[in-house]
Amino acid sequence: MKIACVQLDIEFGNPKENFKRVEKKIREAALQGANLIVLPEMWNTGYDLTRLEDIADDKGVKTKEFLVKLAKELHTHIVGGSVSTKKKDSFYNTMYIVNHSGELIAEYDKAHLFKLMDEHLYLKAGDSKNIFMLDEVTMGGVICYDLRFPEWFRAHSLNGAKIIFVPAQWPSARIDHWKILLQARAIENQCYIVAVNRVGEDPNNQFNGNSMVIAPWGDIVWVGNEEETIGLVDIDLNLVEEVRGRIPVFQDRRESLYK
Ligand SMILES: NC(=O)CCC(=O)C(=O)O
Repeated sequence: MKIACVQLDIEFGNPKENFKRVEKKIREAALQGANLIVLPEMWNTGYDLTRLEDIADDKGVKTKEFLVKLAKELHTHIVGGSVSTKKKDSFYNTMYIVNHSGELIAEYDKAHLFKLMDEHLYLKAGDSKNIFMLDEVTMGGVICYDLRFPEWFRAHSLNGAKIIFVPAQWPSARIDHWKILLQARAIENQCYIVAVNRVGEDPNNQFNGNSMVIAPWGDIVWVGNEEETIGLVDIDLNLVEEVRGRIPVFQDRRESLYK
């Protein structure tokens, strides 16, 4: 499986420009041979939360149409990072996953809202896990701050996820936490972690990329620099079973002790 991590800059509060930029990158990644493309968090609007009424994607219609069209045309799966959406009367931070036939196969609303970036003031949290299948492999997807909740990752790996995607807008100020937590989540869940962060800045934060692909033993397979880049990574899913066989953490768990 050839995965492309699209690390890019996002224009604050400008969906029109961001759709253009993301389309260009998706086309580039597909040309380079990717069969699964991963985008960062909130790529349509950035964290322009005070203007969500005007700029969030109503029921995600525009994003879904966009991802479906490109996935089908380029015959590539897309883990669509996340976008700001409006559903009923609330706003969400929503991830869409579309397979290479252009079918929308999963939708996830960020479960843990990040107070330091005011998400709790503007967004509603989701209540469901995000487990899906691509090429007959079970995968999971969470969003940015969800990374700080090991229970949430465990819930996904216990449901069979062999790869967990983490789109993000994780500021440079805490980039050490990002790197360490991603590696820890891969080691403890003995799965691949594919994490895509943005670069650039918004009025409140700077972002320095460092997107990462981490193998089930904790090895860093790829790390992005601090510029826009597309990381193309071939992953070997046999490693998941190999590592789980070497140290049988999932067999050795004692669920009854953890309540
Ligand atoms: N967009 C986010 O959820 C950011 C999370 C973050 O920066 C953190 O430190 O956690």
